[in-house]
Amino acid sequence: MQELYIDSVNHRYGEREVLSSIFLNCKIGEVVGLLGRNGSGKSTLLKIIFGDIKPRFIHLKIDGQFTLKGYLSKHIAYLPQGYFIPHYLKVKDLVQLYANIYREQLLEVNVVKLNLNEKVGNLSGGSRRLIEALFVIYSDAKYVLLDEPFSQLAPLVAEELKQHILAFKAHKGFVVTDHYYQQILDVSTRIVLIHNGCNYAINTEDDLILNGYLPS
Ligand SMILES: Nc1ncnc2c1ncn2[C@@H]1O[C@H](COP(=O)(O)OP(=O)(O)OP(=O)(O)O)[C@@H](O)[C@H]1O
Repeated sequence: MQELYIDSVNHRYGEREVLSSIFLNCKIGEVVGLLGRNGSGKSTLLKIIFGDIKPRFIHLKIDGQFTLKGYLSKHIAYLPQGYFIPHYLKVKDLVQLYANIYREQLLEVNVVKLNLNEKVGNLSGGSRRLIEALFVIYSDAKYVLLDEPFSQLAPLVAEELKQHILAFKAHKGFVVTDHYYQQILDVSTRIVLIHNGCNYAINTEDDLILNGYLPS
């Protein structure tokens, strides 16, 4: 079974329980959109899956194999909320570093092709964000976690990013969270809402109102 599977996630920061009993799964071919109010624990959940945060409890399986930290499996790539690539690295060096199976395809993407000799820190905020997202998407990993990939992107660039995600959908599973929820609704095959530490399946936009994510 080609699946990222997380069950019974429980996490506290000090006395505060942020995630109480989360279940999430993502198969190859799926784009799971993760929505939730500010502070509901979306970033925490992605960090737990990748292995940046050790929760009180997690049951994590990747393709049926039990693991404690996602990154150890080498099947998970993760775009954190902030910049994560050191500003002094050049785009061409990053292509060597991140891309292997999909290197040729990545070199054909305009923002990469046109900036090969640039340092990442010299790119505009939006181009830097797009390039970081692309390195994660075009990595060898089967499962891709994207935390707010659309923030800082102009509408046309956000559209381009969605096309990259959709182009890889047949080969990978995505978990994507963002407050540009329309982008998430557009690109996702299904939506999960994190609310009060638990997960809820969302079937219609009305469910987002009923669960207090969108105003009525
Ligand atoms: N290192 C930390 N120590 C203590 N509390 C933290 C820490 N990191 C996050 N929190 C708290 O945990 C809660 C969940 O944070 P998290 O960043 O996961 O939420 P989020 O859903 O991603 O929010 P947003 O949509 O605003 O980015 C918040 O109340 C936050 O203040």
